[in-house]
Parts: sequence; C-alpha cells; structure tokens
Amino acid sequence: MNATPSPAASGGAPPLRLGTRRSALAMAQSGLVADLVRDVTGRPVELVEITTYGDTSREHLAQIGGAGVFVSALREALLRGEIDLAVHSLKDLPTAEPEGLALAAVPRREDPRDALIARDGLTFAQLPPGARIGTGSPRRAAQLNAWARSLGLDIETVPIRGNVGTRIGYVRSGRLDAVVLAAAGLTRLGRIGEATELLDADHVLPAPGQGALAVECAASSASLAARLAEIDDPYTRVAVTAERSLLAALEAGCSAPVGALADLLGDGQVVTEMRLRGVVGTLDGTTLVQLSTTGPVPASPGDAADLGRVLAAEMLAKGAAGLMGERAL
Ligand SMILES: NCc1[nH]cc(CCC(=O)O)c1CC(=O)O
Repeated sequence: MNATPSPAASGGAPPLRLGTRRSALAMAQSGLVADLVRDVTGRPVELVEITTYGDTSREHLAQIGGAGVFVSALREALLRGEIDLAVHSLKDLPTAEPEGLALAAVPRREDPRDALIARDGLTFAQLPPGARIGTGSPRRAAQLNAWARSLGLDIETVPIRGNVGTRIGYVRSGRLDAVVLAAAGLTRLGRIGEATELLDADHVLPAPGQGALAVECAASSASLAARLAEIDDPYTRVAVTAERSLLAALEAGCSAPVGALADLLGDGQVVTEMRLRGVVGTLDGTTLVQLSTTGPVPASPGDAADLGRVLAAEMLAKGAAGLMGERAL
C-alpha cells in the first residue's frame, strides 16, 4: 500500500492525515478508504498510526469495555486536530453519536456474514462430537450453540481474542477445531480462501454494521465532510442505520449477544424492499428471540432508524431484555 503519492500528484495541496490502528486489518481498511478519499478529493492521503488501549491490553475485550476501546483513541486524535479523518469498522462504533464528530461516509459494504475456518476443510454440520470452536463474541456463541442444538451437534464454544491472524492460528496449531470470524475482515486481508463455510444469516446473524466501514471527520470540517459524502453508499447507509438503531433501542452494548442484518431485496435490477432481522440470545443458545420485518426501502436514514426501533420494541415485548445481561468470559 502506498499511502503517500509523489509530490507531483498532490498539486501542492497538503496531505489529508488518515488515522489508523496498526493491526493488519486496520491498515488494509485504511488503505481502501485512502484510495477512495484520494479519488474524490484529489489530495494525497497519509496514514498516521495511532495506538489504542485495546491494542496493548491483554485483558479480555468484554472486560475493558468492548471494541469501543479501539475507537476512542482515534476519535480523540480527530478532536485534537492531529488527524483529518479516521476509519473504523462500523460494528466497533458505539451507537451514541459523539459530540463534535461527523460520520461523513459509509462506503459500500463487504459481505456482512460470518465465516467458519475449521480444520480439514470441515463445515459446521461436519464438526465431530466435542468440537471446540473459538469466538470471543457472545453473539456468535449464542447463535452457534442454538444452531448446533437444532442439528443435534455436540460442540463447545471457547472464548478467545486476538487479531485475525492469531485467531486463525488456533486452528492451524490444532488447539481448536474451528474459529468464526467476519468474512469481510478475511476478504480485506486476502484470507477469505481459508474460510471453510460462509455462515448463512438464517443461522448466524452478523453484528450490526458488520462488513461496513465508517469514515469520521471533525464536524467542523464541513468542506471535507461534503467531499467524503461522495464515497457514501446510500443503500449501505440505510441498512446499517436500521441495524444500529435496533441495537441502540435494545439498549445493548457492543458486547451483548445481539445480531442484526438489513438486506435489500429486489428483482435483480431494482431494489424494492428492505428486510431487517434481529436476534438476541443466551450464550448457551437455549433461548433466542429472533424477529424479522420487511417493508419499502427507507427513504432516509431517519426512516431506517424508525424501522430498527419498531423491530427492537417487538423483540423487547418477546423478552429480549432478559437475555442481554450476559458477558463472554
Ligand atoms: N471484532 C473485531 C472486528 N471488527 C471488525 C472486524 C471485521 C471487519 C468487519 O466486520 O467489518 C473484526 C474482526 C472479526 O470480527 O472477525
């Protein structure tokens, strides 16, 4: 990735500073966005590495406040004016809109599904009795356990953390039979070929916003925000807005066992409807509240947020609140 084009390409304009974490995934995502930003602004983009508490701590993610810890250091750098823009995995962004920052763009989303990487090319249904599957996500544990029960499979979910390479390493070393990771992250790292199954959302709903990126800038950078709006994908924007509104209305944190996916349905040419599905469950998968609603594609993010709130209210009426207290340990 060449983050700093030749001076000739800059036309003299100062480079935009794009803050990024140093992990391979963060660098890949930042590189993708840097290319898009260069195209729409005509300015060079330089990557600025920011270290976050989540990168240095060995504690379990759920105990240090969830994935939001990755986000705050980048946001502070934006607010201090040390960087001009920041790229986050949208699923790691807390749902509360921060003061002074703008979610300037949500580019077109990658595959939102989770992927299984199992030993010996196995699919989920082929896992042997007693198989150990690593995931640090209560959402994945709840749905994998529920799915296993419905198939009559005997599996055990094992809490793990670490970056994508570390987690795949648990399978390669034989310590675990399988791990579950976001397909989007694998694709961006060039490792999607290692997936042994893409998990159908009918069995495992992804995290709200999974597969999408968030491009943030200071709210005061109005002209930059206007340029960044050109890399916003309106369909991705309404879909993830509905998913995140559902999450917010459930008053669940990012480490709660909540899955949500909005898909756009159509006849191949024209998008006609949006379906929003949501799930909450206990970690052992014995109880899931899973609901779906389908309607016209929301005309605005505000309408999409309404849809999320409506589905959340239905889930709460079916007992969702009682299932969200759990943490992965
Ligand atoms: N939890 C960390 C995280 N945040 C975003 C991604 C993947 C990229 C994405 O979902 O957009 C991952 C890794 C994973 O869940 O496997």
